[in-house]
Amino acid sequence: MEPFRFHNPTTLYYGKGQIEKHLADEVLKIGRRVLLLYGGGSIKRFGLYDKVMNILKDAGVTVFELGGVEPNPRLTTVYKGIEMCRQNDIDLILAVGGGSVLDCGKAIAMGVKFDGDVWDIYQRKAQATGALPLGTILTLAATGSEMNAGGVITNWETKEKLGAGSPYTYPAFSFCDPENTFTVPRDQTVYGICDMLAHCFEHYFHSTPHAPLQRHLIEGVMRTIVEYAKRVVDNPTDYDARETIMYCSTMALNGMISMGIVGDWACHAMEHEVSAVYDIPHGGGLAILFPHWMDYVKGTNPARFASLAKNVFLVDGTGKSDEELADIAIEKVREFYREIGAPQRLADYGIGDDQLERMAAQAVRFGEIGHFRKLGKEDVLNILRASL
Ligand SMILES: NC(=O)c1ccc[n+]([C@@H]2O[C@H](COP(=O)([O-])OP(=O)(O)OC[C@H]3O[C@@H](n4cnc5c(N)ncnc54)[C@H](O)[C@@H]3O)[C@@H](O)[C@H]2O)c1
Repeated sequence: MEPFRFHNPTTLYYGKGQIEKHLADEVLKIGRRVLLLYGGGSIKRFGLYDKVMNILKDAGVTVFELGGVEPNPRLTTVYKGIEMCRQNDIDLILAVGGGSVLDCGKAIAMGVKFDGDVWDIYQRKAQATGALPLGTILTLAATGSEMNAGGVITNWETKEKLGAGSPYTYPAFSFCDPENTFTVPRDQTVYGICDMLAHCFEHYFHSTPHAPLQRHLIEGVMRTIVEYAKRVVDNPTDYDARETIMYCSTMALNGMISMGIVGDWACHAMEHEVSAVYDIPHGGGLAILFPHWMDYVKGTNPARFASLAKNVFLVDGTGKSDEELADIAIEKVREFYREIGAPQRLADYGIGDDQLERMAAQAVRFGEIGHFRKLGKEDVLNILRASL
């Protein structure tokens, strides 16, 4: 294991009825002037908006609203939010939505306390100097943003999609009620599953020696995702399935399964370049890239892939070499994506080869990517070409 320090300050509320019981108290601990942040309005259609507004009004909270946060949230919306917070002396940002709304909240929170352009933090030219408190109500199981400090913002003008985080951007509290995910459309449910599985893959493919518990924990989360994915895709109002999948998504990226290891993260870096140019759903991009990345790097440590085959996809490894099991594991991953209806190729989104060079160059602009296997520009190009 690598030496590590672990601190996750987010207070997490899971399950039915928690918003009604605890939201007002959590908000009032922080302040009375709230910026309510949300996306395209699904929270209005399924009643969550009214529920939250009533709780806040009854608690005597003054609410300012910023709706319309885009999927793959844009820097322009972040700027708008920063301005609103400053003008209205906001105490707390309450982000209600999927990962995009939560990430936008984190960027606004950092921006308000930063004396300069918040984009500099995403471009790694500066570090966050503080953040407004953020609370979240999650409506889509995917990113783990409800219990981590990271966030991803797109600068649509420069076609850049960059992630950043800081110790200041952990949500102060997050509410995860699986019923709030019942209305997530089938395709978004699938993308969410692809995203949480991708987070597990990013941790799982590390090169830190001797981390047996981490391997077992990550395999446990992956096994559960594989077991419940089809059920939740086919039965969107199956409470137990939604709850299990939601818990998997939180656990996949809240730091609990990845202490003391350094994950790979090359596929995320490549996907960000694809969605920065083509604005495709993050989870869809990951489902396309991962099997091709796996094919490309499997020789680095076939035993890890063999373990994936045996412990996640329950393949009987008797008499098979690690190399054979690695190929079986990758085929199982492909089969899983096919079964839940995830995209298979970049062409599924109408993406051709004309921007590959640019995307590959951008992916490595801060240096080589990946820790399981380091990738340079040519490697990225090879993987992107294979994914067409
Ligand atoms: N912060 C992190 O740790 C982290 C990790 C991975 C990805 N990301 C980023 O998060 C973003 C993706 O977030 P996401 O996958 O949660 O999706 P999202 O927030 O972009 O939402 C996708 C779509 O689902 C809709 N939606 C959300 N909840 C709904 C509901 N209950 N009913 C009906 N529709 C609903 C949204 O309006 C939107 O149209 C990307 O920008 C990605 O890069 C962040």
